[in-house]
Amino acid sequence: MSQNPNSSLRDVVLNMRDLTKIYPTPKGDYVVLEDLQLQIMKEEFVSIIGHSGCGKTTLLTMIAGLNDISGGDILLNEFPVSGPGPDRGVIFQSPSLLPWMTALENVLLGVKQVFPQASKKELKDICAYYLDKVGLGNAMDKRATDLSQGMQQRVGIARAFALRPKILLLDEPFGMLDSLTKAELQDVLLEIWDKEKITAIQITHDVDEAIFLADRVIMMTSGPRAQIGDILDIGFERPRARKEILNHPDYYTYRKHLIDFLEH
Ligand SMILES: Nc1ncnc2c1ncn2[C@@H]1O[C@H](COP(=O)(O)OP(=O)(O)OP(=O)(O)O)[C@@H](O)[C@H]1O
Repeated sequence: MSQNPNSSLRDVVLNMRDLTKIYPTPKGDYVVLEDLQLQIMKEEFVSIIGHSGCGKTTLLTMIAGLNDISGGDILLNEFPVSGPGPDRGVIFQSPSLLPWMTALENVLLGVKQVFPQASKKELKDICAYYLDKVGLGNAMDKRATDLSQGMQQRVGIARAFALRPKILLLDEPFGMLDSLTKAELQDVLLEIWDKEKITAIQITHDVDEAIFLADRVIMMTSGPRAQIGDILDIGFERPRARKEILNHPDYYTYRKHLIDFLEH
């Protein structure tokens, strides 16, 4: 197991210490995570992989402050996470847009709350900038119901970025998209992540996506009582070009490492 070699303790933005999550169920307590230790560095991109049901979403929602912590703690810049905040943006697999509102109005909704002092024009400019970035420059005024699934997910990404979070939490954001849209949005995500210098934590079931996006791939053991099983450093330079990475000899070493972990 390794931490990013270029990082020092000073750079830790999220520190999970003995993190435990227990869900009460009719059959008794279910211990999903037990004494999990993980540090995430500032401006890092990490992917989290693990078998279905091991507790990836549970971990992400606890970082988001949307799910209570049963034991241990999560320090965010050295302060314990006790609830949600604008410093953390979340992108889920399905963006849950308000169907009667336009793409722009959906993005504006959250931005207004985070920047109450900004003028109407400033708010609109922020939203339009990110909608343009995700390729919806000409579709901002379409109602959410008139957008394809891929376009709705683009709105979800624009909405999360427009809130200007320091940490972006992504729960399989491209899981339901076709492979072309997926590749395009991965590129958009990397571009904005790089430009905004934020920290990104992404859950994925897709080994290739994890390798393409991440600085480190965090592998979770199967539950119950899941923990971090292994961490793989991905050494590709940035910016990353998909073709070059696919042709890189290390690519297959990384891929084998992850698949071996998942198969055992
Ligand atoms: N509110 C809840 N009450 C009881 N059990 C829960 C609750 N939420 C999740 N679980 C259980 O906790 C375990 C972890 O769920 P979680 O959604 O975090 O896993 P996951 O790794 O994200 O799964 P997937 O990859 O399928 O999305 C599962 O067994 C799930 O059934």
